[in-house]
Amino acid sequence: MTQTTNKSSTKRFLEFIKPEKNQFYLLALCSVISNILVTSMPFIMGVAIDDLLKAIKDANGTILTGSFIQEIIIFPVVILIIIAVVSAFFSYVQERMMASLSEDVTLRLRKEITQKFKRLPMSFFDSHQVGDILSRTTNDINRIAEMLLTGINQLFSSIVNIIFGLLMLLYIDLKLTGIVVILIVFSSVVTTWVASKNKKLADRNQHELGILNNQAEEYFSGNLEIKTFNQQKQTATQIDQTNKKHQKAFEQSQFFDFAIYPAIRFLNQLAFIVSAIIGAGLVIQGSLTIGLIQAYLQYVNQISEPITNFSYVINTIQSAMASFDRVLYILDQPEERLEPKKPLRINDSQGEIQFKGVKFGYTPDNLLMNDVSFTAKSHKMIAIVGPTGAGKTTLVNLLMRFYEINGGAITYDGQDITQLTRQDLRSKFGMVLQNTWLFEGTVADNIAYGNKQATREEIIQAAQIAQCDHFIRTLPDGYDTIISSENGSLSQGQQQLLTIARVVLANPPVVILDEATSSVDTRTEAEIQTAMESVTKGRTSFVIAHRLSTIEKADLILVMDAGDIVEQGNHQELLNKKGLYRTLYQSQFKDS
Ligand SMILES: Nc1ncnc2c1ncn2[C@@H]1O[C@H](COP(=O)(O)OP(=O)(O)OP(=O)(O)O)[C@@H](O)[C@H]1O
Repeated sequence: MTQTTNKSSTKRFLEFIKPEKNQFYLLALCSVISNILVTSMPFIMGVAIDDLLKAIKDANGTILTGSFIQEIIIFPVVILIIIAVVSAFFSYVQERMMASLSEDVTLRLRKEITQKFKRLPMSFFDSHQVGDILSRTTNDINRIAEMLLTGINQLFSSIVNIIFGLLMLLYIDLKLTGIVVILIVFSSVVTTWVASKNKKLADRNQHELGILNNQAEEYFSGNLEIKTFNQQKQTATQIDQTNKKHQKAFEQSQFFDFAIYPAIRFLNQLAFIVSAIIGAGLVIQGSLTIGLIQAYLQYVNQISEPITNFSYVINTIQSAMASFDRVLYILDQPEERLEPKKPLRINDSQGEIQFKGVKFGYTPDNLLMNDVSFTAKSHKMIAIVGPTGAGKTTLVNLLMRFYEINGGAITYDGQDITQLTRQDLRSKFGMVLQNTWLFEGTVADNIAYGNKQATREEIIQAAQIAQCDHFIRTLPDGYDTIISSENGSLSQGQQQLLTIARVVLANPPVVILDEATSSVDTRTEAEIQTAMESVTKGRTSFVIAHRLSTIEKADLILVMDAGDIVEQGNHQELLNKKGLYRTLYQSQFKDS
């Protein structure tokens, strides 16, 4: 999928976190203070050691008194304790702030995405897979949160540690630091290279393992077919080949883990070892004190770890930026046309609908409907018929304004539907499709989805009209039974009856029904039929019809083909025309 972001994602991310700018500055300040304090500790300790050694030397063989030693040691120890406490405090503040900052930013991002979903057109949901959208809204946002929580903290701390550690190294010994820096940079370059190579090998190992698992599962579940077609030998050979590939990938990956990594660990210690050896020489020569060389060695450790980890931190940030990019992809999608500034309201709804020369295509350059016109009079039943792919569902989608038309107009009670808000327009419709949607909740809540204020009596009444009261009463908790995807206790027909009850309760002026084609038992089918008849009474109804009885009853039949309405009229008129309807009637409906 192509990304639509124009500016670099890092730039957009910095713009996005602008509201938290001051917190970031404060955070950086805390990091600087805490790390400067930590950096000063080895030096103070070094000076204290040197002072103690000097005192021992000055004493020239005489025994030092306890109080004298205390005087030399106590001051630096107290200072060190204070520094440790203050630094821990700042570090704590830094962590706490980062945690709340990470929550604030991700919460804002989640809210923006939620709002965006409300404004996205139907075509977006048609052209994107649920799994992909879910992954962008969960995994990717989590990765950004993770980066904010640890990555940024590590980045701040690494930079401050490296700068101040390096300054101290340079201050203690300029020349030795030159060698140390070269060694650290060399070892971190090698480590980064090895890490990326190792990741590739680990990925390959994972990939081969995935193939092996898939094959094993496939062959296991297809055991019967494999035996039937006498393919055992070939199957075993294939598994063997995949196994060998996996073994090779595994060996290479393990070799890196067990053979190369110890060498890398040694390389990372090289700067420390070299500075210890050279430092010892300098101490013997007298150009460096013991206290300072121990401080020096601590600084070498202090900077080599963040340098080695730097590529990891940068990786975390880069991968979070890639995630942010994937989230931006959603945020940058074109939105539904804006609602009218002063929307019209239809109070006394009649439910009369007109299509006037409607043109429509799911993509503007490929029109499906070229010129669709018809009038659905108030309280009349309109049957939509046509072969598969003729555009019946599309017509319904346009009625509800799930898509914008490319020409012509659709009116509701004489008003162009684009002059109403989508919410107002959709409140005039009730829909019963074949693919029912029930949510996890009680049966009563599911029925009351379109009318949350409904009383229990009203819910029961709607269920009675929709022919589902009797089976609801046989459920373990009646109307309070929780419907969940796991219990799967409701048959497809029962689910459809529930959605009819939902429409009855919502009491809209227009209903859209998709007659069942799926196989439900005869009794349920009869119940659905009765329920559908009740729900169409006193309302304008559009029925995607599959039964002759419905079609014959309809006041207007719209015969669709290749997106357009090719014939319209009532049953008898259309039969007389001897066109597509008659052909459909003879081939499909007659037997139903
Ligand atoms: N969301 C969509 N995006 C792009 N094309 C679509 C979309 N939905 C339907 N189409 C196409 O539009 C045409 C009409 O489809 P539609 O679903 O309206 O037909 P239908 O008469 O309801 O078919 P069926 O009886 O099989 O349900 C078909 O060619 C279909 O491939």
